[in-house]
Amino acid sequence: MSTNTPLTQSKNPIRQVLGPIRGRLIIAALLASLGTMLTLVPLAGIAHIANILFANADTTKLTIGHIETEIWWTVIASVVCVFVGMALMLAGELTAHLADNRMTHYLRLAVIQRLAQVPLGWFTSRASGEVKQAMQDDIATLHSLAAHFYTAVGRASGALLVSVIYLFALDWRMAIIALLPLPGFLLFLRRAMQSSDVNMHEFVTRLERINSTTTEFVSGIPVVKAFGVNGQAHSNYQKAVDDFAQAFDRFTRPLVALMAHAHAMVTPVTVLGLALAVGTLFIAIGWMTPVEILPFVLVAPGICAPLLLLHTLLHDLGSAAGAAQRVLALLETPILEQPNHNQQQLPSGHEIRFESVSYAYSDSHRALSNINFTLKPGTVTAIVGPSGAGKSTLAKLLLRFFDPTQGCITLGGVDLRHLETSALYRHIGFVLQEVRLIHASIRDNIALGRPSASQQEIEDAARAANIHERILALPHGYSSVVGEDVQLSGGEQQRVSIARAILLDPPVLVLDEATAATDAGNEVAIQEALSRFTQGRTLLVIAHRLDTVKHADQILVLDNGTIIEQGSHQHLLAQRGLYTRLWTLGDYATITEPKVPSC
Ligand SMILES: Nc1ncnc2c1ncn2[C@@H]1O[C@H](COP(=O)(O)OP(=O)(O)OP(=O)(O)O)[C@@H](O)[C@H]1O
Repeated sequence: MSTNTPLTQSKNPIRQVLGPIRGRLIIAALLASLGTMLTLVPLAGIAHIANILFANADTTKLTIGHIETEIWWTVIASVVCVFVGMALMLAGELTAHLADNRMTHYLRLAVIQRLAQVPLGWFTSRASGEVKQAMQDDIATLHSLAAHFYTAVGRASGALLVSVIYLFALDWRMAIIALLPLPGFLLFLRRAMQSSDVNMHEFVTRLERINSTTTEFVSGIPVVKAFGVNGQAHSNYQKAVDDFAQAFDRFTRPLVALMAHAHAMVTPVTVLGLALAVGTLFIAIGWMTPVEILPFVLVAPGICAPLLLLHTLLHDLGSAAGAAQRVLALLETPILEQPNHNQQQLPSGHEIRFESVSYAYSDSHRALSNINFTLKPGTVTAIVGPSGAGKSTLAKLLLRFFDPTQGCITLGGVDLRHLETSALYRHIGFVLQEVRLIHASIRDNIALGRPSASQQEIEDAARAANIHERILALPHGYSSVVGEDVQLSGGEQQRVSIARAILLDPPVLVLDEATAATDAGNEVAIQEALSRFTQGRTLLVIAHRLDTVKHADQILVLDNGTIIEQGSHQHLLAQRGLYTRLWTLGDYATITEPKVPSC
């Protein structure tokens, strides 16, 4: 199965996911079914031997020698059937597991391939939760479905089918009696399903609520501990737990009662008792002999196990459908438009232009409207504005975390949509507020964008980012694994991410509140590193502190998604608009030197 193979266009999510391996699964189910039928042959064998011994004892049809021979042949046939049956069941399980392995391998690769093409802006914390759920939990659920469901259905239906055929072949009247509990079982099962359907919605809603409040509660524990009070998160959690307990009670009470009745109908004691009672009656009225009753006593009670198994499997099918739905949703995540070979263009120069750019996260709310500006090569542009004005969104558009809803952004005259992502990141580097280091050595983390970099180049980048000495002091130096050998502070992580950007040596750099996660010492180290690195590059800085950018070539003042003022620091102060108000509010008058020397 190639990862490029499209999944079949079917509305049923399970069918869609299992489509490519359905043939194999059906073969597995048939093998399991046939195998199970054969393993039940010894029961018929026992009944047959009893029949030979007792039914023929009063007749002279068979000699002792014949009886012995027939018993031996019955034993041999039973043993052979058991072994062949087990071999077939094993082959069925193997086929199902190999098919499952193929499917999960395909799904994992397909999800990763898809995620490699989705916009970076999609990777929010909600999305990473979804990926974890789909990649681990849901694929594990689908594994159970593919590897076990079909063979289990095969085993259950094989056992049922062979038992029913065998019993009817022996005596249709006794067969009907032995199967009488079945309609009762189905009736109670149906009522149980109906009752669970009625309460399912409430149950699931309360379960989801408890999950979300648990996250809220756990993340709020430090606050609760620090202030010694039980806050809103605690009472929300308490309420969610109480509500869930009530919903659980309402959901399970009728279900448990009805399922207990359903199980009681087909439990071996019920079926055996019924077969014995009616069998005794049949013997008394001369319809059957005790030996003829024996197969019913041996086989009929065994019908309950496959029935209960089938019921459990049908229940599992519900959660598998949800899992398949989520995996498919992930595989259908919208991807970032990539230029085809003919569309690819090479930028001439590094000038960046925002032309009538608008962006909306949702239909109801526009984060940016009609943004126009130019980043001239080698200049510093700062974006300032109140919280929520759209500063980060603007920077993310330049990095193609997502594409503008309207308008376009060009680099060297080429629309970013016509540039290959790798080409884009060769031209534009970024150091964002939220630093992501991977679980790998510091060396690999720095060389993430350029794995071919030499040790000398990596060290030079680390030196320029003021993190080289700190790395050397680690037990394994550059080989120290992040999160395992070393826990880096926020500021240190930021310097590693600066080293990463330095190694790529991009002509354009986007900085988003690069010093937000640091203490004073780290801040100085970061500012020094940045000032060296940003010399001569085109810089787009997003800053909350206006004093860090007052020497910028141009400052864009964003408010409510639009640029309302634009110009140099002095020019904007003279306008006495929002910038002046923000400057006054920041009380920067006493600070004379900028924090980012390059600005
Ligand atoms: N992933 C998202 N989904 C939906 N809306 C978002 C998302 N990210 C930001 N927004 C909204 O878009 C608007 C602009 O947000 P943005 O983060 O760009 O502002 P900002 O100026 O960088 O704010 P801050 O200075 O507080 O970081 C806000 O109204 C915000 O609520």
